[in-house]
Parts: sequence; C-alpha cells; structure tokens
Amino acid sequence: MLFMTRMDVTFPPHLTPEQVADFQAREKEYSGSLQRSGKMAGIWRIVGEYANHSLFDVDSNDELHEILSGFPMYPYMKIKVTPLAKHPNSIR
Ligand SMILES: O=C(O)CC1=CCC(=O)O1
Repeated sequence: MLFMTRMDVTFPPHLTPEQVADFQAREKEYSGSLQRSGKMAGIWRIVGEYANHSLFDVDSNDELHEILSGFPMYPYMKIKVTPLAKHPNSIR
C-alpha cells in the first residue's frame, strides 16, 4: 500500500540548539533505516519550508501509523497522510 505524507516540523522554543541537533541526528538514523528497508520509498524537502513529502510502501494503515509515530520528531510534527491508488494513465 502506498502513502504520500507531508510532515511539517515545529520545534518548541524551549529546546536548546543541542537538543534540536540530537533530534535531527536520531531522525536521520531512523529515517535511513526505513529507507534501507524499503518501507520509506523516498523523502523530499519542500523548498523553503522545514517540511517534507515522503512516500511510504507498507502493508497496512496500522503499520504506517506505527512507523510515523516512531519518528523521534513525531511530537513536533504535523503529519498529513494521503493514500495512493493506481492511476489509469500510469505507464508504470
Ligand atoms: O523533514 C525533516 O527534516 C524532518 C524529517 C522527518 C522524517 C525525516 O527523515 O526528516
């Protein structure tokens, strides 16, 4: 099952630069693991925003929720999930 997500990151003002850097490092590690497994098929920065579009290839809604809620930055992200279906005009 394919899902496109938009993740918007907003850190609370009380976090120190060191704490933000730690979140970013842990997020990179978790995200890299998901990409190597194939569960996260891609991630793209939205130009000019602390946000991304990501593509997930998972077996269920529940699996996607478990993956998304596992991001270290999850408490500081607003996530929009869009389920994807095959387009009749797709050549792939
Ligand atoms: O877009 C970001 O920098 C935050 C993020 C969410 C998943 C990821 O790999 O980075």
